[in-house]
Amino acid sequence: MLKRAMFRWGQLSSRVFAVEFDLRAEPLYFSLSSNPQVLHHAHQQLFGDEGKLFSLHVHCDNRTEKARTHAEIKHKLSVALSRDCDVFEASSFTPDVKNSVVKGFFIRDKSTTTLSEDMLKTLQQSKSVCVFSYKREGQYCWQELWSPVDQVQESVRQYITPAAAAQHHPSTLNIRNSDVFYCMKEAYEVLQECTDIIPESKEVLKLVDEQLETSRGDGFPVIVIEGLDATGKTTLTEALRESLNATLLKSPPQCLAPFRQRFDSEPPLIRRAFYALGNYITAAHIGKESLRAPVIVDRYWHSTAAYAIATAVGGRVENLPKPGSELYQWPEDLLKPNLVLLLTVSPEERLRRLRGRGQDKTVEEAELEMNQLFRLKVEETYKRIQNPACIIVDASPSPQEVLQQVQHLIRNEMSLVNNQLPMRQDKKPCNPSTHH
Ligand SMILES: Nc1ncnc2c1ncn2[C@@H]1O[C@H](COP(=O)(O)OP(=O)(O)O)[C@@H](O)[C@H]1O
Ligand SMILES: Nc1ccn([C@H]2C[C@H](O)[C@@H](COP(=O)(O)OP(=O)(O)O)O2)c(=O)n1
Repeated sequence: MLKRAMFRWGQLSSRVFAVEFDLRAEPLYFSLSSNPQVLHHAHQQLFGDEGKLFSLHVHCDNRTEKARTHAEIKHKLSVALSRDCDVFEASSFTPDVKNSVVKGFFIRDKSTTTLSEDMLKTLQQSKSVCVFSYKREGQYCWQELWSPVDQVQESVRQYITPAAAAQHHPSTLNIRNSDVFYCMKEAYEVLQECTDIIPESKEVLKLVDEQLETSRGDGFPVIVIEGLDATGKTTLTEALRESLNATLLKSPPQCLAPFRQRFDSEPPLIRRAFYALGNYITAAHIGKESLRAPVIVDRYWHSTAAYAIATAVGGRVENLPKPGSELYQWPEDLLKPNLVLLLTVSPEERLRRLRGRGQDKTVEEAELEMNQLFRLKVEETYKRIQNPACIIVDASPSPQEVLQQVQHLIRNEMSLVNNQLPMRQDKKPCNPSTHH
């Protein structure tokens, strides 16, 4: 109760609330005031006369517990309230202040039953969940802490006040160390915090510890191939392996395959930490293998960051962190490749290839197929990542033509005189073991 009260009175006054009312538009922003304020037209749409309105926020000091509670509530709301309720992602934040976001949901219940109230009653029993209700009164709307028995102690009304759009979309404020990790230690700590609830974390950490002893000196070139699913990465990387006599590696590495499904079902914080650690294991493999032969890598940090950012950022491409943002910077302690190529094909061609392959798609890929916005955000993020940035390759021609185009690019970029790749590097990538 103490925490709930603190959240209510200590934080609310300086906070802005954002509701992702229409994913193709700006979120609706509002703040709270003790004086009645006339609603704008846009806000009237959200706080319209129809139905009962609630918001709920998850706030808790333990980040893994908070992430899991949020994911659990999201699942429950989508399963139980899908028919008569609109459920929107909502957040409460201090404008442009990093890590200030408290995530939650906004619920518009148009049913004649008490379905949402019954569910909120159960959810509210958790000390980390805080529920508000909203009431219309003419041109005004106010918010108060919700109580299922309608006996709100200290029933102070806070009036909804339309607020200006924030410079940085709220979903970008908490990305660092929640969705994307910029050094190994941060991702490692997330899995350390989960060892009780996810026993597999221990095994993953052990694999990380075992791999990181390897160092990398000057070696053969390291070339990463990136792109959305079905853009032709497997086809191209296999062909490059043959033609360059190279070693082919992947991130996440094969040794993490038995754990992938488990971590894919976890909320972003844990799932993304798992993929981040996968890159460090692959980096150790690259270090070893590049002493012997050129190395081709199928997905690496660009994928980890691009999928994580595109999932974390709600709505439109415009909501992504601005180009040049520090969120697009390569982790300081992760081995850098010499070249990163991004395969791109038109959405139509990609769908044709996905269907042709006839494989089961991961949930994320199925979502991607339906969700044009998400696909655009992944691709745009790939392109914004810096140091190393990726070179875009049109992967729509035939496999043979794509291979030739890429061989040509590699030769040019790496200043090679002929097709053989034995060469020494100019750049010295950083060595993961020195930062361990
Ligand atoms: N250049 C290409 N032209 C036409 N089809 C392609 C080409 N490259 C790959 N494909 C086909 O598209 C599908 C996806 O390719 P794949 O290499 O598995 O992509 P990814 O590894 O990026 O998911 C496969 O069925 C593959 O045979
Ligand atoms: N290096 C990597 C590789 C994949 N990921 C994540 C990003 C997405 O959630 C999925 C995409 O993987 P998926 O299995 O669809 O990829 P493939 O095309 O099968 O190689 O994995 C990552 O975070 N980091």
